[in-house]
Formats: sequence, C-alpha cells, structure tokens
Amino acid sequence: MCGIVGFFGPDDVAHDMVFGLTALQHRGQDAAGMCTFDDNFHLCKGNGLVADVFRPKQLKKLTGNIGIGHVRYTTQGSNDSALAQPFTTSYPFGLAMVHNGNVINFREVAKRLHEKYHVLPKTSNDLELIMYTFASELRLKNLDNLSVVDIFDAVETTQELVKGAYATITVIAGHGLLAFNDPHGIRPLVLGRRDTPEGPVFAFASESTCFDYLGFEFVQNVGPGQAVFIDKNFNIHFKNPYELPKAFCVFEQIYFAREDSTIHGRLVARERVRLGKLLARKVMAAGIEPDMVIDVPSSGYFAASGLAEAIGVPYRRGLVKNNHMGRSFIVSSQAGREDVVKKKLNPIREFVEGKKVAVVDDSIVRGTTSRRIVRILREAGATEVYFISSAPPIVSPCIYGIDMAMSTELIAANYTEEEICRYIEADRVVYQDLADLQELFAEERGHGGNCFACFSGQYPTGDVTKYLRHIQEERESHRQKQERPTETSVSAKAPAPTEH
Ligand SMILES: O=P(O)(O)OC[C@H]1O[C@H](OP(=O)(O)OP(=O)(O)O)[C@H](O)[C@@H]1O
Ligand SMILES: NC(=O)CC[C@H](N)C(=O)O
Ligand SMILES: [Mg+2]
Repeated sequence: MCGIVGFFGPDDVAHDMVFGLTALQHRGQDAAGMCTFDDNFHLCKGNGLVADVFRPKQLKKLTGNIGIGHVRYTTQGSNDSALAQPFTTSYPFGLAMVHNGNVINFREVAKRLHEKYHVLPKTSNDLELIMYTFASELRLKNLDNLSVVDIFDAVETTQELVKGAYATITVIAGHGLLAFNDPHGIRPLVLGRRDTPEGPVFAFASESTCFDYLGFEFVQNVGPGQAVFIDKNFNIHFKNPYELPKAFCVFEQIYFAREDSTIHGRLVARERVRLGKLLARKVMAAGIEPDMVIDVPSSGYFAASGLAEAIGVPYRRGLVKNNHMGRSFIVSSQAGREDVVKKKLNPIREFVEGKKVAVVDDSIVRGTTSRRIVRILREAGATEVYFISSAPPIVSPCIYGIDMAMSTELIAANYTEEEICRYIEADRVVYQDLADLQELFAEERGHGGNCFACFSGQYPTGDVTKYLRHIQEERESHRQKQERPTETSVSAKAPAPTEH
C-alpha cells in the first residue's frame, strides 16, 4: 500500500512533495522517491524513509514546478533500491510515473508489451508495466499535436489492458500532470488545490491528510476509472465524471489509511469508532466483562474508544508505543516484523496489573502482534486478556496491493478462532462479524461499495483464480530470497496451535 503524490504549480514543488510524502509515510517504509521536471527529469530514489532518502543536498537538485513522489511498501518485485518508484521513460515526451496498488495480470501485460511493442521492462516492479502500456498507446497518437482526448484515449486502453488495483500519477514532460485510477477505484487518490498570488498549485495524493499539512483545499476524490489531467496552462480536464467506487478497499478504512484522512466522504477515524461500537454486541454476547479497554497502538485506538463507550467500561492507554518505531505489518520479512513489534510496544504495568483487560486491535493478520501483546500484558499482571479485532478474520489473500498474497501466512485461513485463541494465549478472542462490517459499509448509505475480498474471498475484478496463483508464485520467489526462518515465524505456514 504505497503512498503517492504529484504536484504542479508556478514554483518548485520538491519541498511540498517532501511534506506530502512524510504525511504518507505510514503507507510505505521500504523506499522513497521523487522525480521533478524543468528542462530535464531530476530523479532521486532509494531504500529507506523519506527523511533518509531526501537530504538537503538531494533536494537542491530536485528543481522544477512539476513532480511526483512515492513511498513504497513492496507488493511486486524485490525490495532492491532499483525497484523504488518513480520510474521514467524518455519516449514519448518523457514520462515519469508512480503508482499504488498491484497489477494482477502482470504476466499477460509483460508478454503483450514484448510481443507487440518489443518492450523489455528493466525490473519486475509492476509500475513499469502500467507505464510502458500507457507510453505504447500514447506514442500511436499525433505527437506533434497531442490533445487531451489522445491522452485520455491512451489511459482508457491502459485501463482495459491492465487488471488489478492502481492509482497512478504521471508527469508528461512539457504537457502536464495526469492521474488515473483502475476501473474499480480500489485504492485512494484525491485532488487538491492551493491558490497563491502566482497562480494555483494542483496536487494529487493518496490521502487528504497531505492537504491539511500543506494548506490545500480538497477538490475531489479521483473516482473509479476516472482520469484527471492538469494541462500546462493549469486547466483541469476530466475523463468521466466522478462516481463513487463499488469496490474500494475496506482495509484502508480499517488499518491502512490515516485516521485524519477522509476517503470518499468517510472520515477514517469516525469509521473506526463505528467499527469499535459495532463490536459491543459480540463482546456482550461472549459474556466478557472487562475492567478496562485498552488499544494496540497505533491503529487500534479509535475502535477501542468506540467499544469502551458502547459497553460503558473505562478506556485507558495500557500499552505505550515507542514513537521511533514504524509499522510492523508492512515490514517485508517475518523476522523484521517480530523485531519491530518487540521494540514498539510496552505495557503500563500499574494500569493493567490485577485487571481483566479487553485489548482492541484493528486486525489479526499473521498473529505476530496479538501473540506478543497478550504475553506482555500477562507478564505485567493482567489477570485475564481478551483480544478483540475490529476486522473480521482475514481468510483470503489480497492481490490488490497489500502484501498478504499467501493464505499460508494468514492465521485465520488456517485455524479456527479457538485455535487462534490458544496460539496467541488469550482468554478469549472476538472478531468483528463480516455481515456486520458489510452492513456498516453498505453501499446504500451513499458512500460507495467496498472490496471485502480478504474477508470473503469474493474478488471484484472477475475470475482471479490464475492471478492468485501467479501472484503467490511471484511473492514466494522473493520471500525465499529474503526470509530468515525464526522460531516463532508464521510466514511459511501459520502457527501450530498450542495449549496453555
Ligand atoms: O497480526 P499481525 O500480522 O501482527 O498484523 C496486524 C497488526 O499489524 C498492524 O500494526 P502495525 O504495527 O503495522 O501498525 P500500527 O502502528 O498502525 O498499528 C495492525 O494494526 C495490527 O496491530
Ligand atoms: N503497495 C503498493 O502500492 C506497491 C506498488 C508496487 N506494486 C510496488 O511493489 O512497488
Ligand atoms: Mg497495529
């Protein structure tokens, strides 16, 4: 789940882009990159966080009033710095592109590019497939007199050929800034504007939180299949009117997106509180009577506060997060994830000692976090620990940009709730019901529809049987290179449940 930005205004954009990318750091920690254009492309990218990659020396070189940026969470290809985004190609015009998502028919697209256009991508990053497909279609147009219709036509063909999830931003050198979405609009993308005495600055970003930091006004979400083009005179053009998506990733609302972002009219923080309140019915039906509700920082907070309010039990922050640690789930190896979880969270003994604690997290995916948390809460003296997930059990792989492509690593795909409870050594485990989640996010409420594939196994992009296999093979080939097995690793196979 990468983060992307694109800026176009009267002055240099690199500083705004660093701000924007920093606000999106939660979407990707593997690599960061930026590309600006004045009379040439200026590209800076590498592995690490935004603050590591863009030092003042590099920023000075990123001149130009148009540019794109990326923070990467790898879902295709390796973690090698050569695969960091953006990517550029010199023909036609000079294109620089970033994307968030995952191309599922990557083998077919690569084959077509090779056979029809004799293109060989440099890396196995799926972004290259989107970029070269778009470039190959664009170069068939009248390049001496390129029109917006030509650009949108090339976008449309790209959207027909490339399947999966992709929110993209492209600099077309000398022409303008283009953003387009996959036909289902699975990933978020928003357009903002800031007026300055020198003229407007337009920006695209994965999440609206970027605009709050930078004093931009939110203009609109980029809808499913929609394309938006800002031309060199700062006129704005739309391919298709905005429509609500029918398959927006619900896991963005549950975990990925930042709480202060509003996506398709839904404030993420509010949705998480609602998810927490919704859990009350199940918690009460389970006969659980906690003395206090605590959250797993960071993403469990709003659901925990919602549940506490709904069941009338005090909420306390019972676990402290080391603010210098990032997210654990998006680390690419199991050893790395375990290391982050260990360093990240510490219980406040005096709050939890002698208490029956309901600990709320947004999700249990591989069980890395929950297992550790239950253990440290018990060590801190909690008498009972109930682990409560605001997401339903994750039983199916994601092929749209979350790196959980193999069902073998999803604990709920392999074990029953009782077995999971034993494995994480909790007294009770309570999951959100999928039906309740679907009701809460129901389309008729006027916010569009969602993709629930990781909970339901129903994929919105048609029959994906062969793509599931292709993606699994692709991920396995990279895992084998980078995984070090550890004692508690659940990545090769979900854990064998143990008694306690
Ligand atoms: O069952 P697991 O495989 O451990 O995955 C689920 C955990 O990972 C995420 O936390 P993360 O540390 O990534 O981010 P956060 O700080 O936003 O909560 C999520 O919020 C859960 O805590
Ligand atoms: N999570 C994402 O959006 C990843 C984008 C792309 N598939 C990559 O691996 O770079
Ligand atoms: Mg978490």
